Amino acid sequence: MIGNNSSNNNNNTPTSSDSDTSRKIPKTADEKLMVAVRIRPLKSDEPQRCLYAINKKNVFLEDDSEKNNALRQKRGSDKQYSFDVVFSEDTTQENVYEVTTSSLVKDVLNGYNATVFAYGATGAGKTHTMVGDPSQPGIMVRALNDLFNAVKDKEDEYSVTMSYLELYNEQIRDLLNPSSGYLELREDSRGRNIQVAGLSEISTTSTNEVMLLLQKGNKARTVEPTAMNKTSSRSHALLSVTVRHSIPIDKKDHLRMRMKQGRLFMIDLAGSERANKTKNRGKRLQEGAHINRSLLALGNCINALSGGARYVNYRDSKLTRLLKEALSGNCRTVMIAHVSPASNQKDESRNTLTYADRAKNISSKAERNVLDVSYHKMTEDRPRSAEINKITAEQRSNEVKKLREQIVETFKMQMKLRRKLMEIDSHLLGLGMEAERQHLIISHWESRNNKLYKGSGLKSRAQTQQTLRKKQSVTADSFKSADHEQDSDIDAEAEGEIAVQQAWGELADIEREQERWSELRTHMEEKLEACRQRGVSLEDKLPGLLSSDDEREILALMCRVHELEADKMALQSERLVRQHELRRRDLIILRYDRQRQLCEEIITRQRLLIEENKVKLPTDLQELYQLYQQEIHASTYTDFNNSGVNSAEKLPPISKIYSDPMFRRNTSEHSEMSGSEGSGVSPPSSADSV
Ligand SMILES: Nc1ncnc2c1ncn2[C@@H]1O[C@H](COP(=O)(O)OP(=O)(O)OP(=O)(O)O)[C@@H](O)[C@H]1O
Repeated sequence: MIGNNSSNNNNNTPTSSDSDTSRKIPKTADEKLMVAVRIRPLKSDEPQRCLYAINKKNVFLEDDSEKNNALRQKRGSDKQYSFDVVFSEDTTQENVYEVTTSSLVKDVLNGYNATVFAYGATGAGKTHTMVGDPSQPGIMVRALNDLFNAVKDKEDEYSVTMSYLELYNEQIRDLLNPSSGYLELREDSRGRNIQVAGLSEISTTSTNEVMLLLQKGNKARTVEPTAMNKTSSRSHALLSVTVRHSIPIDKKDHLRMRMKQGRLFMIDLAGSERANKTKNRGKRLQEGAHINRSLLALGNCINALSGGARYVNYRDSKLTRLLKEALSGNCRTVMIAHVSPASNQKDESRNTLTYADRAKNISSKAERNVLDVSYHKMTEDRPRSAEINKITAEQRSNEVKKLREQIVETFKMQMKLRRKLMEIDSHLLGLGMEAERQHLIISHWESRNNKLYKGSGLKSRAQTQQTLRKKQSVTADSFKSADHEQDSDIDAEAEGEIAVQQAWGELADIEREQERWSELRTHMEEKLEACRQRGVSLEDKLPGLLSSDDEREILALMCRVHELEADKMALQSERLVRQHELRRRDLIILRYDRQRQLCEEIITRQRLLIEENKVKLPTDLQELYQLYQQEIHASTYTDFNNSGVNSAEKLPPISKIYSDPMFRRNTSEHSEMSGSEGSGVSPPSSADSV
């Protein structure tokens, strides 16, 4: 077992002489994720330290804010964290590799999957640990070296392939072939076997060649300076090495091979920085949002897994989809959390330690070694085929037929559930739009009543209902007062209140609906997962009954059809989401348009006042008006070209202000409203005044 009890590790780890790894693993064995913490050295320009390695398992984080707190001593343990291993700043690269990764390399050679990932804030030392430099090579280089040494002179038995990808702003790029553009993440209909379509898999067993490839890949990584780190890796980098081991089952029969496949993932995550600390602006801030989005999704998965949740959502980011196997599946996983000892990095360090502390509770299941099991099944079933041959061909074909029908049924059910999920998503998106529309109505009426509307999305359902109750009583009062005054019509204010109350009522209904549909969605997702699992176990039974390669090929084709159907459904669902997004944006544009119209009206009226009263404008305001006028001309020109409609009418250029009929209408309305005698003011030369 990797993790809290390293001695168990040795007991469970099969030796290279194991002929069938999957049989050696106890079915119930859950393996704890190993969590290590590495503290990087304090730099000369950094203020004093706040973090210490107490011993090989404990870290102490000093908290100034509580220095004078009498309770500090009592609560001292709050700031002490325990991990499987703590590396102090003087730990060598070699030592880090030996403790965290060298045993994983052995596991991979035995057909296990393993992952080691570096987590931590910007500049905390992740890239140093994972990649390092030529004088102090990191884990990636050392692991590859060890793998190659182990398979040296056994090229006929082993094949080693590697791929290196970057996840930047939720886009995947091939670091070994950066010009290939963005790549797609695919998974099979069973939600397993996550694959990156078109990613180069380079086959090599030459250490030199691989070093060159790694260097090339690292150069292609998106690296930019932030205020915290001069060469900050802006992306997550995933190096994957697959080792396939094939040996003949029977020394005399080289056509029947037993195959084992192990895969080692080595991941250098991007920094989990906070925007204000890194002084990120614009593009950098957007990157931060993406990095944080995927790290947030990773955090959510870690929370769910460490709390033993039945359902874990890996779909929120590509990072979590890629790490799904490492976190809960067939994988031995090591997390190396990186912290800086500097006191100005205390918040980041605390966050990292909390994150790592939660990760300690995560378990993965070695029994679900998919590739190894499936190879093992194929090979194991062949000896059993003698037994199978004993049952008549008819019986066997009936059994296959039955199983196939069950698989097809499960698949149909999956499709049905997926379609239902898609419908639910669509309905939820529709509800979201409808809620936004109601907020718009409310804001419209509230602004007419000179009230400032506090915006949508900020209220919880309980708050909405509270507001609704308030509105209902206000409306009742309005009615009463309207009756009291014996008005034949309800006055405008009461009318507004009714509209607002109705909108609040609608909103409350919508939120109730949203809650109900979200619950339904969770239920449907759970059902889909159960159905998937059923399909998986049925499909796993099939190879044992198939006796010929043709039959196997038919099975593979059948599964492929299922996968393609699932892909198609996923694409449809994506299209649906995009359509909704477009509609939502249309709504936003409408809203902006309304704001723009209001601004135009305000400016036009203000201009009228300025000109009527011959107000001398400060130079900077004059310049602003000029700029504004130029903008209006420019946009009028583009609008005209795009739509063929001259929108100059909407807001006349300043020099034409008084000759414009629309403006005259506004002017007279304005004058009537203010009780003056029409628009009898003689127009000054507006171009001069602005
Ligand atoms: N253990 C260490 N020993 C010596 N130097 C280190 C160590 N850890 C980090 N450094 C140095 O600190 C600097 C920042 O480290 P590094 O680039 O590895 O951080 P990072 O966590 O990968 O940051 P980012 O997320 O921004 O990429 C580098 O100059 C690196 O060489």
